[in-house]
Amino acid sequence: MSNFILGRIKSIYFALKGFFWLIRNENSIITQSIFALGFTILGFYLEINRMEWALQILAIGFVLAIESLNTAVEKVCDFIHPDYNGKIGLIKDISSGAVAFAVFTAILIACLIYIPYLL
Ligand SMILES: Nc1ncnc2c1ncn2[C@@H]1O[C@H](COP(=O)(O)OP(=O)(O)OP(=O)(O)O)[C@@H](O)[C@H]1O
Repeated sequence: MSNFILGRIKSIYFALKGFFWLIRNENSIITQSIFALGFTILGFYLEINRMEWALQILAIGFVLAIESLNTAVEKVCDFIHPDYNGKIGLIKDISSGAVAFAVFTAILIACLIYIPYLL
């Protein structure tokens, strides 16, 4: 049982290690985090409601999580095949496509939340 708890604590430590690495080193995560901060300030300024906060937090987390997985895919690609390769290029494009899905979703959510406040 104590091994189980120790294993879980170690997993949390490794996850936090990855979390802080992404925030310190990955430009796409830093950029998305700046957008997230901007929308958080806008949310407080326009006093969006509880449900709108929930949707906004979900959209921000969704984009950052998919962006993080995209970074992991890019790192694996660069590790297993550092040279130019058509298949690696397609894998990276598909992984970036996943980010695009998440970002389009977040843009739609932002429109649904903020357009009524602007009108
Ligand atoms: N080894 C490769 N072989 C073929 N095409 C590649 C290769 N590396 C990158 N590409 C092409 O360049 C695009 C950008 O790849 P890259 O790894 O630079 O990602 P990025 O989105 O610019 O990420 P970051 O800014 O985080 O480095 C890929 O989507 C792919 O089309």
